[in-house]
Amino acid sequence: MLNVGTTPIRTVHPRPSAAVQLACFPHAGGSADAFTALAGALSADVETLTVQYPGRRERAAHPCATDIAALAAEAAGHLASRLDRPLYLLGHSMGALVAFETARLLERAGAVAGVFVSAARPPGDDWAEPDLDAMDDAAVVAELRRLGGVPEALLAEADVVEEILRLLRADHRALRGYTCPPGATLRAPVTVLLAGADSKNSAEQVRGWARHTTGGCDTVLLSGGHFAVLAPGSEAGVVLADRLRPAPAGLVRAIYLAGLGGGTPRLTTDLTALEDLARPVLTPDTLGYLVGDAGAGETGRANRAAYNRRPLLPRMLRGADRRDLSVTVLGRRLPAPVLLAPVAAQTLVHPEGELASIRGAADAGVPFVLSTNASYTLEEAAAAAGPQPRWFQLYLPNERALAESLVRRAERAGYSAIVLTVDAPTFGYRPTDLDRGYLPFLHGAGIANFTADPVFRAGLPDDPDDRAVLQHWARVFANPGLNWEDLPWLRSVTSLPILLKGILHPADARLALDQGAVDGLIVSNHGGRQLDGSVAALDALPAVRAAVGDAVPILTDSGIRTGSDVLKALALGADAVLLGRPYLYGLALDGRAGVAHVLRCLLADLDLAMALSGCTRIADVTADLLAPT
Ligand SMILES: Cc1cc2nc3c(=O)[nH]c(=O)nc-3n(C[C@H](O)[C@H](O)[C@H](O)COP(=O)(O)O)c2cc1C
Repeated sequence: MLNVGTTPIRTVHPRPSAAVQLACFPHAGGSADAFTALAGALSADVETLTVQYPGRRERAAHPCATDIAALAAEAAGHLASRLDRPLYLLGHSMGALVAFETARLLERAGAVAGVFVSAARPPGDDWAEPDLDAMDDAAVVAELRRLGGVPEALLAEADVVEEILRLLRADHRALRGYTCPPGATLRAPVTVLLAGADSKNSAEQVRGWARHTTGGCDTVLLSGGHFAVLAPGSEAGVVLADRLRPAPAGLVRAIYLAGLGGGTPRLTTDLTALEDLARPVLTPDTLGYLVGDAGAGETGRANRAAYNRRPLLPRMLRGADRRDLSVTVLGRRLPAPVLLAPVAAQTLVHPEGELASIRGAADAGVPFVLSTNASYTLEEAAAAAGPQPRWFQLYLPNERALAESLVRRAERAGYSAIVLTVDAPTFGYRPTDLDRGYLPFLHGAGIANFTADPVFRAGLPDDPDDRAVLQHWARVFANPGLNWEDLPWLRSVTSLPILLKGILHPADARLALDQGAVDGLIVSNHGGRQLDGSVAALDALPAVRAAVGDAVPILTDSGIRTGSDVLKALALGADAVLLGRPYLYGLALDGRAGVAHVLRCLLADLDLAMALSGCTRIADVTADLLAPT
C-alpha cells in the first residue's frame, strides 16, 4: 500500500494509468482493509482507493471523527485532485453516507462518475440504529455476530474486541448524529447494492435512494447478508467490474498513446474493411456462406443504403464530456445498446467458434444471442459466458417435444430470453451457397444443440451413423409451416421473455402484440440472407415502432457497421441493435481477441458519435438527431 501516513486515502494497487478510479468508504467500526477482496476482483483498468477513517490502524493517533460531515470533508479534500479521471465512490453501510456526502462536496468542483451504496438506507431516512453507548459490550458483540461482519476468531480475542467496540461506538455516534440536509441530491447516478439476506435493509427500505440523485438510480440484488459486498468472491466484484468498465472511447486514447511507442492495433479499426481482410483466411465454402446474400443481393445493399441515406444532424455545445451508453432491455441493464446477433456454425470460421465469440463479447461487456445452430451446445456456450445476459435464438423445430426440450435446456443454462426467428421458415435462395452446393449443416456443422439433445437422440435409430443423424436433423429442423398459432404454445412452455426476430411489417408487429405472447421484437431481414428484394431493416423500423408504441423493446440488425449506424437505429426507435457479420470477420482474423476488438471499436465509435452529436445518455438519441429527408 502507498500513502500510509496521515492522509485518509490508500491506493490498493497503484494503477496511475487505469482508466477509472473507485474510492471505497468502510462501514462503522471498519477499516480501509475491508475492501481488499473486492479490489482484487476488479480489472487493471480500475485503480481502487480505500478511505481510512481517523482513529484506527495507522491513523490510531488521530481522534475518531465525531460526525459524518467531517469524514466527508476530509475525504473530499484528498479526492478533489483526482477528478481528472472518472472517479466512482462506493460506501458500505455507514460508509454509504460518507460516500454520499463526499460526492456532494466533490460535485461542487467537478463530476463524480457514479456512487455505489451498499447495505445502506437512504440518507434522509431513519436508520433505526441502536444507541451502542447504552448497550453493554456483550449485547454489542451479539449484534456483531448476528450481522456476521467480524470473523469468530477475532471475537474470541479480548483486546481485538475492545478495539472494535471503541471504533464502533465512536462511528455510531457520528452515524446517529447525522441529519441529511433537506433536498440533498447528487448529479451522479446511484447504484444500490442490496443483499437479499441483509437483516438490516430491505428492498423497500433502500428504495428512497432514488430521491437523492438526478442521475438515475438502480438497485442490484446480491446474495448473502449485510457484509456480502466485502466477502471474497462476492457477486459485487462482477457487478462492479461491469459497471466500472472504462468509457469505450478510451480505446482511442489508448491507441494513440501506444502509437507514441510505435504500436498499432493488430486489426484495422475500420469495421467496413474487415470483410476484405477476412476473405483470404476463409475457405471458399465458408466465405460464401458467411458473406453471401440472398438472390441478387438487393436487400443486402438496401440495408447499407438505408443507413447511408440518413445523415445525422448533430447538436453542439452540450457538454457531452461524459457519456452513459447503458440501456435497460427486458429489465436488465446492458452496458451499451449492442448485442451479438445469433450466427450459426461458427467453428467454420475459427476452431473455438461460438466459445471465442462469447468470451470476446464478455471482454467487451456485450451480451450475446446463441444460435440454435451453434457449433457448441448451449450448455458449453453458457459455461464460457461472462456476467452479461445471454439469450437463446430458437429455430422452432417441427417436433414440439424437441422444441420444448431446447427451451428447457436454455432455461436451465441461464439464458434469460428466447429469440424466436420468424423470417427463416426455410432457407433463402442464396446463390453463393447454391453454386457450391454447400449447406454447412449437411456437413455436420452447427448441429451440436441437436445431437446433444435427449429428445433428438431418442428419435435416432440404434447406433446411428453420420448420415442417419443428418437425415434426422433435416427431418426435424425444417418448419415451413411456422405460424402465429405456434406462439401461444411457445408462451405456454416458458416463462422467459420471447422476442420475435425478423419482423418487418407493422401489421405483424401489431399481431405479435395482440397475441400477448411476445415481449420484444427484432426488426431484421437476416442481414439480407432470406427474402431478397425485401425492405431494408432500418426503413422498416419507424413503422414497427409506431405500430407498437412503447409497449415492448424493439431491437434491430442488418447492415450495422459503425457507431453512427447504431445512433441512427436508436434515433429511429430501436432500443438496442445486434451486430452480425463484422464480429465473424474479427473471429476469423483473431479469435476471441478479434471479436473483442470489433466490439470495442464499435462501442468507441458509438461513444464518440454521442460526444460529437451532443448526447450524454442513450435517451438523448431521438429522431431529431437525423436530418430531415
Ligand atoms: C453466416 C450467418 C449465419 C446466421 N445464422 C443465423 C441463425 O442461426 N439464426 C438467426 O436468427 N440469424 C442468423 N443470422 C442472421 C443474424 O442473426 C443477423 O440477423 C444478421 O447477420 C445481421 O446482419 P449483418 O450481418 O449485416 O450485421 C446469420 C447471419 C449470418 C451472416
